[in-house]
Amino acid sequence: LDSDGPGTSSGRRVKCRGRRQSLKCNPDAWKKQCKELLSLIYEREDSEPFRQPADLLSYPGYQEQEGESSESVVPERQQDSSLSEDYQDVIDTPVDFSTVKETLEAGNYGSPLEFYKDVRQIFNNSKAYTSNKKSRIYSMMLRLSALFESRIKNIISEYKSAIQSQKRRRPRYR
Ligand SMILES: O=C(NCC1CC1)N1CCN(C(=O)c2ccc(Cl)o2)CC1
Repeated sequence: LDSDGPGTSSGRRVKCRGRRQSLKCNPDAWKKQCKELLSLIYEREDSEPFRQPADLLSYPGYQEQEGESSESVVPERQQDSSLSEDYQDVIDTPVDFSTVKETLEAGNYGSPLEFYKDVRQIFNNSKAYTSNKKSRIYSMMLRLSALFESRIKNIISEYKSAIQSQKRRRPRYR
């Protein structure tokens, strides 16, 4: 954890004195931070294939955009675009960003770790489904996953330290 300037030389945590409103101490700050991260993800074109549940209609659009490799002419996974049976066979827990967004906005995540688990499932599904590491969607997923991981780790560490400082502080009698 980065030191917070004076008062931390003794090693005691003085980060969360006074009002809980300051970002570092507020155990609920993660909700707004995750909403902002989700908006950033939606702004990226790379998130387009992952904003809605994978289905038959939208999939053919991606076939002609497959990687430059010669087999890109043949749809990556099957002759026709019967994604739905194939996708459901391969992917046990389909999830996309629209369901993550709904869950977050409904207040149904108890912590950023639950949010992280769902978003990572989106990326893992894409890894599991792709049979060609050069495919367009796979490379979109890799870029998006790198962006997500770089941003979520601070949200989670701030949340964990806010929880820790909450435990260590003297109980306040109302
Ligand atoms: O139909 C989809 N999304 C819904 C459309 C409306 C935005 N897909 C995204 C998830 N998929 C993959 O992650 C994947 C990995 C390699 C290949 Cl190819 O596809 C499958 C296709």
